[in-house]
Amino acid sequence: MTPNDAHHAFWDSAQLAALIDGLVERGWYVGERFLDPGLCQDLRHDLQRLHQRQALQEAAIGRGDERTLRRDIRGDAIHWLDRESLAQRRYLALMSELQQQINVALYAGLFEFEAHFAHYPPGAFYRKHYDSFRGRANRVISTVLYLNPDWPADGGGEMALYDEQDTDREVARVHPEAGTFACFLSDRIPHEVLPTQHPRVSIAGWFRRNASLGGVVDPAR
Ligand SMILES: O=C(O)CCC(=O)C(=O)O
Ligand SMILES: [Fe+2]
Repeated sequence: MTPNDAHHAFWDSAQLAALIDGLVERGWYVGERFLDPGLCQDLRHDLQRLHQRQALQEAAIGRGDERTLRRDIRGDAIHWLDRESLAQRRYLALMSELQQQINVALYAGLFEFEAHFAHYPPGAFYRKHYDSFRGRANRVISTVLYLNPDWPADGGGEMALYDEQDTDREVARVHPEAGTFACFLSDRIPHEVLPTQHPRVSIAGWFRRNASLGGVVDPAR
């Protein structure tokens, strides 16, 4: 990280307090205008370049030997952030700062952040799911940053969040407008992406805890 990158790793303390409270009280948080519009625009351009270079891959579900493509469950195409651009490095620096703040406030023991760009073409969705399973929860907190400026009210593509206990009860519907940031407990909050009318771009990310399986450190992704 260059000193210039570090300079941007700074969160507003009121925003941060609201995020921590949301995670503690309900298991989720959504903030509009959470990230700088210039950074969101740079990240969106990064994603557009990747799309033009055909560097996005159709997203699979499951891990290891169980990975499969299931368009009937999940229709996005992804590219893992690799620090290739200044915008990516800035975003990862911000998330690293957020990780430290969450660890200080919640003793969460988060040690790593992984994230991918996601592009949902028109008609795509992601059926209701959890991002990790209890007991094997190396993904602890899920994050989504939306990158779509001026998303139309009838554009679809919202993320629906459901109650931790009453998993049929929708508790939030998140409009994928640029700058909106959502986070939630990966093994507690069911969520889905409703069918989108327009190309929909975002960065999905996960703060992870180390989970060793049979003495082998569980690999990322
Ligand atoms: O893009 C979103 O709103 C959520 C994506 C998601 O649930 C995931 O990638 O696991
Ligand atoms: Fe998810």
